Amino acid sequence: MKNKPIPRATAKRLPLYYRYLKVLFDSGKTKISSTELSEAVKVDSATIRRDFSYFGELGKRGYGYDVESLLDFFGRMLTEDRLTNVALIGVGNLGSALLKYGFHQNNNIRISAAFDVKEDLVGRIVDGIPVYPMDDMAEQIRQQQIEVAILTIPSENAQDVANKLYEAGIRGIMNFTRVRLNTPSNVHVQSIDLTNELQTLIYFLNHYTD
Ligand SMILES: NC(=O)c1ccc[n+]([C@@H]2O[C@H](COP(=O)([O-])OP(=O)(O)OC[C@H]3O[C@@H](n4cnc5c(N)ncnc54)[C@H](O)[C@@H]3O)[C@@H](O)[C@H]2O)c1
Repeated sequence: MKNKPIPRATAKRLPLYYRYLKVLFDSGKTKISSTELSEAVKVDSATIRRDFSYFGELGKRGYGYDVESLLDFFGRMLTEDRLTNVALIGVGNLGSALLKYGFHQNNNIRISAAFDVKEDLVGRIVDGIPVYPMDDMAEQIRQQQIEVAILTIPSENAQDVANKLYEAGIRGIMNFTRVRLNTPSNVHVQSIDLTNELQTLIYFLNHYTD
């Protein structure tokens, strides 16, 4: 069972499970049932049980799933062992904060190049990361074999830049803009909305703390 390849649809749900398990773990919860998880992540419990059945021993049900073991397992599956270079587009308020964050300290992920239209930013090194002009984006992405980009530019330019990212070979976009991006089916878009995240947190406070 453990060595069976995980279906694509299950793999896509892993980050979702991972995020909620992390919140549960941080709030001190040690076990969770598929029904409880189902309510929180809005995936039906039969699907959750089927997904978890791919994870061998970890997926045993009956007494509830062990939160810490699942979290550890999913974390390892999601980051794997290789280093992933990421591009960041838009070194403004949010983009600068992400450059400072330094993902590589926790994961095998690092932002290796940043891009912006502002002349006073281009050519500078911000928190150890070079900022290139947009005209160099495609070339840098190819040279550095970057497949993932973080989009932190104003919404009105998002689709245009997403098209250029796709043409340069980007396969995954973490989209912080409010735009629902149109991309070909082989480009995965993960949209992040901090308001949603806060609402999720509040949901957990109301349901899982005594
Ligand atoms: N999803 C969320 O939770 C969340 C939270 C905060 C901000 N945002 C969004 O993130 C984006 C950035 O917000 P901000 O506060 O950092 O804005 P900002 O104005 O501080 O920064 C935007 C940066 O993008 C650059 N830029 C503009 N057009 C560009 C283009 N075509 N190509 C490359 N760079 C370009 C600008 O020069 C600037 O440096 C906005 O779309 C905002 O709505 C989302």
